[in-house]
Amino acid sequence: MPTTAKICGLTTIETLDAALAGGASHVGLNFFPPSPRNLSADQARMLAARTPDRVHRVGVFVDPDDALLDMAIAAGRLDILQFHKTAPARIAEVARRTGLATWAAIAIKTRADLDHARDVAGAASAILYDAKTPDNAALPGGMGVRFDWSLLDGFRHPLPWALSGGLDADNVAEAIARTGATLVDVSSGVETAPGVKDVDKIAAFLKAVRR
Ligand SMILES: O=C(O)c1ccccc1NCC(=O)[C@H](O)[C@H](O)COP(=O)(O)O
Repeated sequence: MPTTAKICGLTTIETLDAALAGGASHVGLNFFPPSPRNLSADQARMLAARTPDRVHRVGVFVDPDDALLDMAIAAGRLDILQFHKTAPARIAEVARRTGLATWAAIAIKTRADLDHARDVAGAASAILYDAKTPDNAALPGGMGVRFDWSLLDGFRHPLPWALSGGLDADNVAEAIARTGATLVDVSSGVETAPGVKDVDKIAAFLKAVRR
Protein backbone atom coordinates (compact mmCIF):
# COMPACT_ATOMS: atom_id res chain seq x y z
CA MET A 1 0.00 0.00 0.00
CA PRO A 2 1.53 3.40 -0.92
CA THR A 3 2.28 5.64 2.04
CA THR A 4 0.27 8.82 2.37
CA ALA A 5 1.05 11.96 4.34
CA LYS A 6 -0.45 14.51 6.67
CA ILE A 7 1.01 18.00 6.65
CA CYS A 8 0.21 19.34 10.09
CA GLY A 9 -0.12 22.87 11.38
CA LEU A 10 -0.88 24.68 8.13
CA THR A 11 -1.71 28.35 8.56
CA THR A 12 -1.56 29.97 5.10
CA ILE A 13 -3.20 29.49 1.71
CA GLU A 14 0.18 29.26 -0.02
CA THR A 15 1.38 26.35 2.13
CA LEU A 16 -2.01 24.62 2.08
CA ASP A 17 -1.87 24.76 -1.72
CA ALA A 18 1.64 23.25 -1.65
CA ALA A 19 0.37 20.38 0.49
CA LEU A 20 -2.57 19.77 -1.83
CA ALA A 21 -0.44 20.05 -4.99
CA GLY A 22 2.08 17.60 -3.53
CA GLY A 23 -0.60 15.01 -2.87
CA ALA A 24 -1.09 15.18 0.91
CA SER A 25 -3.93 12.89 1.98
CA HIS A 26 -4.51 14.79 5.24
CA VAL A 27 -4.05 18.40 6.34
CA GLY A 28 -3.73 19.28 10.02
CA LEU A 29 -5.41 22.37 11.46
CA ASN A 30 -4.22 23.30 14.93
CA PHE A 31 -6.55 24.45 17.70
CA PHE A 32 -4.17 24.69 20.67
CA PRO A 33 -3.87 28.40 21.59
CA PRO A 34 -0.25 28.25 22.88
CA SER A 35 0.93 26.78 19.57
CA PRO A 36 2.49 29.04 16.91
CA ARG A 37 0.26 27.10 14.49
CA ASN A 38 -3.00 27.83 16.31
CA LEU A 39 -5.85 28.99 14.04
CA SER A 40 -8.76 31.33 14.65
CA ALA A 41 -12.19 30.28 13.41
CA ASP A 42 -11.84 32.63 10.44
CA GLN A 43 -8.43 31.24 9.45
CA ALA A 44 -9.71 27.66 9.75
CA ARG A 45 -12.78 28.50 7.65
CA MET A 46 -10.59 30.00 4.92
CA LEU A 47 -8.24 27.00 4.77
CA ALA A 48 -11.05 24.43 4.94
CA ALA A 49 -12.94 26.12 2.11
CA ARG A 50 -9.93 25.55 -0.21
CA THR A 51 -9.49 21.90 0.77
CA PRO A 52 -11.26 19.36 -1.43
CA ASP A 53 -13.35 16.70 0.30
CA ARG A 54 -11.00 13.92 -0.82
CA VAL A 55 -8.37 15.38 1.55
CA HIS A 56 -8.99 14.73 5.25
CA ARG A 57 -9.12 17.77 7.51
CA VAL A 58 -7.66 16.82 10.87
CA GLY A 59 -8.19 19.08 13.89
CA VAL A 60 -5.33 18.97 16.41
CA PHE A 61 -6.34 19.42 20.07
CA VAL A 62 -4.89 19.18 23.57
CA ASP A 63 -7.64 18.01 25.95
CA PRO A 64 -10.21 20.42 24.44
CA ASP A 65 -13.58 21.40 25.88
CA ASP A 66 -16.78 21.02 23.89
CA ALA A 67 -16.98 24.69 22.94
CA LEU A 68 -13.55 24.65 21.30
CA LEU A 69 -14.32 21.37 19.53
CA ASP A 70 -17.64 22.61 18.19
CA MET A 71 -16.12 25.85 16.90
CA ALA A 72 -13.24 23.98 15.22
CA ILE A 73 -15.39 21.22 13.71
CA ALA A 74 -17.71 23.77 12.10
CA ALA A 75 -15.05 26.24 10.96
CA GLY A 76 -12.53 23.63 9.78
CA ARG A 77 -15.10 21.22 8.33
CA LEU A 78 -13.15 18.61 10.29
CA ASP A 79 -13.61 14.93 9.59
CA ILE A 80 -10.92 13.68 12.00
CA LEU A 81 -10.15 14.87 15.54
CA GLN A 82 -6.58 14.33 16.80
CA PHE A 83 -6.13 14.35 20.57
CA HIS A 84 -2.98 14.93 22.60
CA LYS A 85 -2.89 14.49 26.39
CA THR A 86 -6.57 13.51 26.45
CA ALA A 87 -8.00 10.64 28.52
CA PRO A 88 -9.34 7.67 26.54
CA ALA A 89 -12.80 8.07 28.14
CA ARG A 90 -12.95 11.67 26.95
CA ILE A 91 -11.92 10.67 23.42
CA ALA A 92 -14.68 8.02 23.39
CA GLU A 93 -17.22 10.55 24.65
CA VAL A 94 -16.30 13.04 21.90
CA ALA A 95 -16.42 10.29 19.27
CA ARG A 96 -19.94 9.35 20.39
CA ARG A 97 -21.12 12.95 20.53
CA THR A 98 -19.68 14.11 17.20
CA GLY A 99 -19.71 10.89 15.17
CA LEU A 100 -16.26 11.84 13.81
CA ALA A 101 -13.14 9.69 13.52
CA THR A 102 -10.72 10.19 16.39
CA TRP A 103 -6.96 9.79 16.59
CA ALA A 104 -5.16 9.39 19.89
CA ALA A 105 -1.61 10.71 19.88
CA ILE A 106 0.62 8.39 21.91
CA ALA A 107 3.81 10.10 23.08
CA ILE A 108 6.72 7.68 22.78
CA LYS A 109 10.12 7.75 24.40
CA THR A 110 10.46 4.22 25.79
CA ARG A 111 8.88 0.85 25.02
CA ALA A 112 6.68 1.23 28.13
CA ASP A 113 5.00 4.24 26.51
CA LEU A 114 3.52 1.88 23.92
CA ASP A 115 1.25 0.45 26.65
CA HIS A 116 -0.88 3.58 26.26
CA ALA A 117 -1.71 2.44 22.73
CA ARG A 118 -3.69 -0.43 24.23
CA ASP A 119 -5.50 1.98 26.60
CA VAL A 120 -7.04 3.86 23.65
CA ALA A 121 -8.05 0.76 21.68
CA GLY A 122 -11.73 0.97 22.58
CA ALA A 123 -11.86 4.76 22.45
CA ALA A 124 -10.14 6.09 19.34
CA SER A 125 -10.31 4.97 15.71
CA ALA A 126 -6.56 5.29 15.10
CA ILE A 127 -3.26 5.98 16.82
CA LEU A 128 -0.66 8.61 15.99
CA TYR A 129 2.70 7.51 17.37
CA ASP A 130 4.49 10.77 18.14
CA ALA A 131 7.72 11.53 19.98
CA LYS A 132 7.41 12.55 23.63
CA THR A 133 8.52 16.16 23.99
CA PRO A 134 10.58 17.20 27.05
CA ASP A 135 8.65 17.55 30.36
CA ASN A 136 9.11 21.33 30.41
CA ALA A 137 8.27 21.80 26.71
CA ALA A 138 5.56 24.28 25.77
CA LEU A 139 3.97 21.86 23.30
CA PRO A 140 3.22 18.13 23.35
CA GLY A 141 3.88 17.92 19.60
CA GLY A 142 5.27 19.82 16.65
CA MET A 143 8.76 20.17 18.11
CA GLY A 144 10.76 18.07 15.69
CA VAL A 145 11.58 15.44 18.30
CA ARG A 146 12.13 11.95 16.94
CA PHE A 147 11.74 8.65 18.81
CA ASP A 148 13.58 5.38 18.35
CA TRP A 149 11.60 3.69 15.56
CA SER A 150 12.90 0.28 16.61
CA LEU A 151 10.57 0.53 19.63
CA LEU A 152 7.75 -0.35 17.22
CA ASP A 153 9.47 -3.60 16.15
CA GLY A 154 7.17 -6.55 16.75
CA PHE A 155 4.49 -4.42 18.43
CA ARG A 156 0.94 -5.65 17.80
CA HIS A 157 -0.79 -2.39 16.90
CA PRO A 158 -4.29 -2.42 18.39
CA LEU A 159 -5.60 0.11 15.84
CA PRO A 160 -4.66 1.57 12.44
CA TRP A 161 -1.72 3.90 13.03
CA ALA A 162 0.40 6.71 11.66
CA LEU A 163 4.01 7.72 12.36
CA SER A 164 5.07 11.16 13.50
CA GLY A 165 7.84 12.99 15.32
CA GLY A 166 10.93 14.58 13.83
CA LEU A 167 10.26 13.49 10.27
CA ASP A 168 11.62 15.48 7.32
CA ALA A 169 12.43 15.03 3.64
CA ASP A 170 15.80 13.48 4.48
CA ASN A 171 14.62 10.80 6.89
CA VAL A 172 11.03 9.98 5.95
CA ALA A 173 11.91 7.29 3.38
CA GLU A 174 14.03 5.50 5.98
CA ALA A 175 11.25 5.89 8.56
CA ILE A 176 8.73 4.29 6.20
CA ALA A 177 11.08 1.46 5.27
CA ARG A 178 12.01 0.86 8.91
CA THR A 179 8.52 0.91 10.44
CA GLY A 180 6.17 0.00 7.59
CA ALA A 181 4.10 3.13 8.22
CA THR A 182 1.35 3.70 5.66
CA LEU A 183 0.66 7.23 6.89
CA VAL A 184 3.28 9.74 8.03
CA ASP A 185 2.80 13.11 9.68
CA VAL A 186 5.07 16.15 9.71
CA SER A 187 5.02 19.64 11.08
CA SER A 188 8.31 21.31 11.99
CA GLY A 189 10.25 19.26 9.43
CA VAL A 190 8.63 21.36 6.70
CA GLU A 191 9.16 24.72 8.44
CA THR A 192 11.86 27.39 8.44
CA ALA A 193 10.89 28.54 11.97
CA PRO A 194 8.22 27.39 14.46
CA GLY A 195 4.87 27.89 12.75
CA VAL A 196 6.37 29.06 9.44
CA LYS A 197 5.77 26.39 6.82
CA ASP A 198 7.85 26.38 3.63
CA VAL A 199 6.41 25.43 0.25
CA ASP A 200 9.67 23.91 -1.02
CA LYS A 201 10.11 21.80 2.12
CA ILE A 202 6.51 20.59 1.83
CA ALA A 203 7.08 19.62 -1.81
CA ALA A 204 10.35 17.84 -0.97
CA PHE A 205 8.75 15.94 1.91
CA LEU A 206 5.82 14.75 -0.18
CA LYS A 207 8.16 13.76 -3.01
CA ALA A 208 10.26 11.72 -0.59
CA VAL A 209 7.12 9.99 0.72
CA ARG A 210 6.04 9.09 -2.82
CA ARG A 211 9.49 7.65 -3.60
O1 LIG B 1 2.26 21.29 16.17
C1 LIG B 1 1.86 21.80 17.22
O2 LIG B 1 2.06 23.00 17.48
C2 LIG B 1 1.12 20.96 18.21
C3 LIG B 1 0.70 21.58 19.38
C4 LIG B 1 0.01 20.85 20.33
C5 LIG B 1 -0.26 19.51 20.11
C6 LIG B 1 0.16 18.90 18.94
C7 LIG B 1 0.85 19.62 17.99
N1 LIG B 1 1.27 19.00 16.82
C8 LIG B 1 0.83 17.67 16.50
C9 LIG B 1 1.27 17.04 15.24
O3 LIG B 1 0.50 16.26 14.68
C10 LIG B 1 2.66 17.19 14.71
O4 LIG B 1 2.63 17.06 13.33
C11 LIG B 1 3.50 16.08 15.30
O5 LIG B 1 3.63 16.32 16.67
C12 LIG B 1 4.90 16.02 14.67
O6 LIG B 1 5.54 17.23 14.79
P1 LIG B 1 7.03 17.38 14.23
O7 LIG B 1 7.91 16.53 15.06
O8 LIG B 1 7.34 18.83 14.39
O9 LIG B 1 7.00 16.97 12.80
